Parts: sequence; structure tokens; C-alpha cells
Amino acid sequence: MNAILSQEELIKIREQLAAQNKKVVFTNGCFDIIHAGHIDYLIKAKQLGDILIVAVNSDESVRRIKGEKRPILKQEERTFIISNLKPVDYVTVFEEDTPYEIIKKLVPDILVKGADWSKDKIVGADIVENNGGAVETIEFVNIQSTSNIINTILDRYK
Ligand SMILES: Nc1ncnc2c1ncn2[C@@H]1O[C@H](COP(=O)(O)OP(=O)(O)OP(=O)(O)O)[C@@H](O)[C@H]1O
Ligand SMILES: O=P(O)(O)O[C@@H]1O[C@H]([C@H](O)CO)[C@@H](O)[C@H](O)[C@@H]1O
Repeated sequence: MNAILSQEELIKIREQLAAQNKKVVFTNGCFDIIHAGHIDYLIKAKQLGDILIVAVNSDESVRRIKGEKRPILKQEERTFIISNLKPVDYVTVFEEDTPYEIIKKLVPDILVKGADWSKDKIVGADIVENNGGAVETIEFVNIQSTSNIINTILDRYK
């Protein structure tokens, strides 16, 4: 299933998944310009459970977090790309600076981030762990980053 859903639609799906005893993995991110590191981490995130939900920062949220010049790709593009990746089952957008509220609504079984985030800094870890879930980080095998891609382009085309 590759679907971009509203948070309300996703909450309903989450209830169905719980009834089916499906293990739900959740991650979130800006995913501005997708690269191999993102793909590697999403593949590994999905392997931790049955269903992978990805919450993507809205354009305004990315702008507040990563700066006025970001995102490069609008949320329509970012969600379309993420939702069409093989490991991803459901995608939604969140407007806030952090995914705390959507994690509180969905209470995933497993919360995942790349290892650039230490577990003590992962937003929503308390919610998931207090509900008996697990928080996992995925080691980078590819040190690529969106910022690096942007800087490479700026350097080469200046
Ligand atoms: N090279 C990588 N390998 C594995 N996971 C990654 C890698 N880069 C980012 N991630 C993970 O992908 C998710 C989205 O991160 P993000 O969109 O910030 O990517 P980024 O490349 O770090 O972007 P930016 O350079 O704009 O900060 C996060 O969970 C992050 O931990
Ligand atoms: O793409 P990023 O910068 O890795 O994603 C951010 O992750 C933050 C993280 O969940 C903190 O643990 C989150 O607060 C922020 O909104 C971005 O999604």
C-alpha cells in the first residue's frame, strides 16, 4: 500500500492495524531531496515491523527547522516521492516543529530515526516507550545528506 493520508484517515488505519496485530513502524523527516541514505534507512526501518508510516514535515515546518531557503521540493513532491518508495506503506504531513502530536495520536509500536539522532533526542520516544514500544536508530552506511547535495550543486554551478 502506498498512500498519502490525512492524519484523521491514518488514525483510523492505525486502529485497524492494531486490531490485526500488525507491528507498526513510524518515522518522520523533512526528506527534502531524497538520497541513498534515506532509502537505506527506510528499507531497514520497514524490516523492524509489518507496516511503515512516514510523517513528513510540511513546507512551513521545514522552513522553520532548516532555514528560509528550504525546502527545495514542496511537500506535494516530497510526499509523492516517499509514498512511492517500496518500504513505505503510509505517508502523512505534520505542520508542527516536531512530530510529537502525530506520534501521540498514532502510538506506533516502533519509532525510528537515522543514527544522526541520539535516542535521548528522538521526539516521541517517551510516548512509544511508555506504551511498551521500542525506539530504534539506523546506522548510516552512506554519509550522504540533502545539505551536502545542495552544497555540491552550489559549488559546481557557481
Ligand atoms: N545518510 C543517511 N543514512 C541514513 N539515514 C539518514 C541519512 N541522512 C538522513 N537520514 C535520516 O533520514 C531522515 C530524514 O532526514 P533529513 O530529511 O533531515 O535528511 P538529511 O539528508 O539529513 O537532510 P538535511 O541535510 O537537509 O538535514 C532522518 O530520520 C534521518 O535520520
Ligand atoms: O529530517 P530530520 O531533520 O531528521 O527530521 C526531523 O526530525 C526531528 C526528530 O524527530 C527529532 O527527534 C523532528 O522533530 C523534526 O520535525 C524533523 O522531522
